Amino acid sequence: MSGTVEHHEVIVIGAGIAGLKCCQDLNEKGVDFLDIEARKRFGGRIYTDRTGKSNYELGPSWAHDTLTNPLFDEIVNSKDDYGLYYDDQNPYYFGEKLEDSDYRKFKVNQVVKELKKYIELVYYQELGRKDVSVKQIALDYIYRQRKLLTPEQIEYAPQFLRHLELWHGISWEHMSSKFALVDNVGRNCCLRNGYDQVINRIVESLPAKSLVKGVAVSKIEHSPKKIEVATTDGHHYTCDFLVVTVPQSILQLDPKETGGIEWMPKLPQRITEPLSNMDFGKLGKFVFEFSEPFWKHHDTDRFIAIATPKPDETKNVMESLDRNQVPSFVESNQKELPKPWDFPVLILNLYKVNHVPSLLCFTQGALTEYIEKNPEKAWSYMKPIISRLAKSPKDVLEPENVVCSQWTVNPYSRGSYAACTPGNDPTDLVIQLTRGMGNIRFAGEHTILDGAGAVHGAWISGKREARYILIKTGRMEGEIDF
Ligand SMILES: Cc1cc2nc3c(=O)[nH]c(=O)nc-3n(C[C@H](O)[C@H](O)[C@H](O)COP(=O)(O)OP(=O)(O)OC[C@H]3O[C@@H](n4cnc5c(N)ncnc54)[C@H](O)[C@@H]3O)c2cc1C
Repeated sequence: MSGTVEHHEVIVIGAGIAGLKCCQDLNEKGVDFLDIEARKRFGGRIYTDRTGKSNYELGPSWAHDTLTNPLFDEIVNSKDDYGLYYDDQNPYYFGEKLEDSDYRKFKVNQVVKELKKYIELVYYQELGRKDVSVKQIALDYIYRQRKLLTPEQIEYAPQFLRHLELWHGISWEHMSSKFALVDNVGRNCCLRNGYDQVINRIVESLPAKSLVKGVAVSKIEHSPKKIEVATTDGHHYTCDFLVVTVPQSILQLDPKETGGIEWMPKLPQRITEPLSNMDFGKLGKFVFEFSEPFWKHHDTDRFIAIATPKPDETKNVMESLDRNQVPSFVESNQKELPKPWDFPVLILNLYKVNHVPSLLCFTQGALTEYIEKNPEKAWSYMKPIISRLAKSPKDVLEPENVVCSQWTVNPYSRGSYAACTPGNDPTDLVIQLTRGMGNIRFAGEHTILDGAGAVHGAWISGKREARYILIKTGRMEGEIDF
């Protein structure tokens, strides 16, 4: 590297929650640092849209694991009003033709509960068991319980299980069943006044000169003696410690792509191998703002639109069961344009939560990609689904404003967060990234198991790496326990 070189004790790449938390802890101990962020704003995957009638979360909505979430504890004890709200009333389920009361009559939720227990049990009882997709394991369960299930339960319980797609952002056909179940430690709490407040508080506490935005890191050259960083605006930096907090999708990216980073020498195989064994989800969020709430159930926090079972698939399943065979599935053609009712959709009723006549829809994988690429099609896709919530079709209003997430099309995220397809195991990658490469450290939601994929996990990982540096430089007492 040539030209003027600026030196900092620590360089942090990325100013999402992991990078910013790391900077906050370093700053408190007087460490000289520079945080380089590619986007023109701070916060990364935390993004609160404030262009409409209310604040809308296009990234995270909830604090998870609230019994063991140290960031949440800080939020609860802060002077700021985050508008904490538990939107965890039972959701209202509805389908193309069926209502919540129908699914209740069929006792679908009871079967889904058992199906989840079945998934837990099979991997617990047989540790080396081959990981299969969520869709396949649902069919295995149906086969096992075939004499005890009604036709409606066989048809709809697997579709209910697909709500997991709206956690992981990938299709159930491609989702690891071993890592699919979500067992939150404590209730999930919504930050009604905006997650961006968490980011703003940290940014306000840091010296402005130590935060650079709108500039991407393009190259990292390293040897045991020297770490050098080059950016897209032609600047060169050296540092004693480097903390890399870019998303897993960016670490996996070809360096020639926008956002990609060239490593010299290349990342070691112990990191690249587990990296290539991980997937990245595509959770999307779409807000529809109306002049008034035309939907029924004003008092319900959440609606879940259940995908319509495909008649030929149901027929195949029934025929396999008649033949006493485990049903198997044919992968659906992702190239077809998504049709309403092909996918489950989670809808937050912001009239209940934030007192605005708006609905916030969550989508997964192929559907997210499609709508994020074609935001003008968001309403035409959702209209038939949302219309089912109206008292009568003539009550349905056109939205006054539509706000769409852009996670899959943004070069610095390229999706939502780390996800597992069958056979993936996040443990190895987490171990290798936590171990780091000497003074090159890694933080972010993909570098931690407790809080993996979540805001608080990313926050804890940023804290972990600041602590590492503070101990290594003699500013903090303690043992490095990883
Ligand atoms: C739609 C959606 C919903 C979610 N819902 C929840 C939820 O309800 N609760 C929850 O806890 N979590 C949720 N999450 C996950 C949560 O948002 C993330 O886990 C967390 O914000 C990740 O923080 P991070 O610091 O690891 O990464 P990021 O926030 O992505 O920060 C990394 C930063 O690196 C920057 N960067 C990338 N490449 C470069 C480069 N070459 N040079 C410089 N900078 C670069 C990026 O621009 C980014 O700002 C959700 C995420 C999404 C997308």
